[in-house]
Amino acid sequence: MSLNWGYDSHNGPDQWHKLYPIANGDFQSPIEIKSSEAKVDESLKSLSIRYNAASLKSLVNVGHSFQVLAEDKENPSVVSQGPLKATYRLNQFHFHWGASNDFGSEHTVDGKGYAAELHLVHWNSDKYSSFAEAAKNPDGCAIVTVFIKVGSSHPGLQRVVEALKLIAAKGKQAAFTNFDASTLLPASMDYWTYQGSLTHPPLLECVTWIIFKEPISASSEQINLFRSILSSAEGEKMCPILTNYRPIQPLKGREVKASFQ
Ligand SMILES: COc1ccc(C[C@H]2SC(=S)NC2=O)c(OC)c1
Ligand SMILES: [Zn+2]
Repeated sequence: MSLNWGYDSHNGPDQWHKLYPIANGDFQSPIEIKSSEAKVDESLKSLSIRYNAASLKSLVNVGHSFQVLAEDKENPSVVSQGPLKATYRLNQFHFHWGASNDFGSEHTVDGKGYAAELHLVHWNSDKYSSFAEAAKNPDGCAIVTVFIKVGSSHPGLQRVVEALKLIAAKGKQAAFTNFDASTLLPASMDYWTYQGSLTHPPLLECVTWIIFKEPISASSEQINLFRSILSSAEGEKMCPILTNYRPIQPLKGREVKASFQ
């Protein structure tokens, strides 16, 4: 497999270990959450999420997904409290999905997969000088995760999926501002948390995962628009990104904590 990893049989999750041996590490993500085995931790604080619509700047097709990028200079968007011992700055958010609505999330709950999964990626700006530096450390990053089920159309998500036509081809970027990412969060702040990794190369084991129990709903049309972006660049044979989720990985003795009874 060359460096251009992906989600096809020749360069997908089963091949990643050849170039990224950490793929078989002890703190890999995603995992299956077994709700009955999660340890209720009364000491877990509620999460503090303060997102600023001015932080988000652009939308980019990275070839295996699309990302909404934040500019983390003045008045950043941040998450703190909960299981975190520092303030973590929003760097970007993105989604994972599958070819059909029956699966596509990365984490599963009691054997159930959702149609898609939102990852809000943050880095520990109290302790580290940059995102890349933070990603080399176990307490470097925090990914706030929201499951997406098929149902009624999501008003907040509509702005994101409508902008995808501007970045159809790999490498395309478009302005995307004044978007309040907190509109993508569920009503309940109940969450699970565990220590893990990025879910694609470089698969660094630098993530405190914070996974909301309550999913948000999106229409099948909205989720289908995820599948309209291409892994091919302009002028190449069009190749839609139909799937970009990694299968669940071994728990290897890790504990999943719950902030709720
Ligand atoms: C070099 O370190 C990196 C590289 C990429 C990301 C973003 C990944 S994480 C995920 S899941 N999907 C993404 O887009 C990092 O996030 C902490 C850290
Ligand atoms: Zn992700």
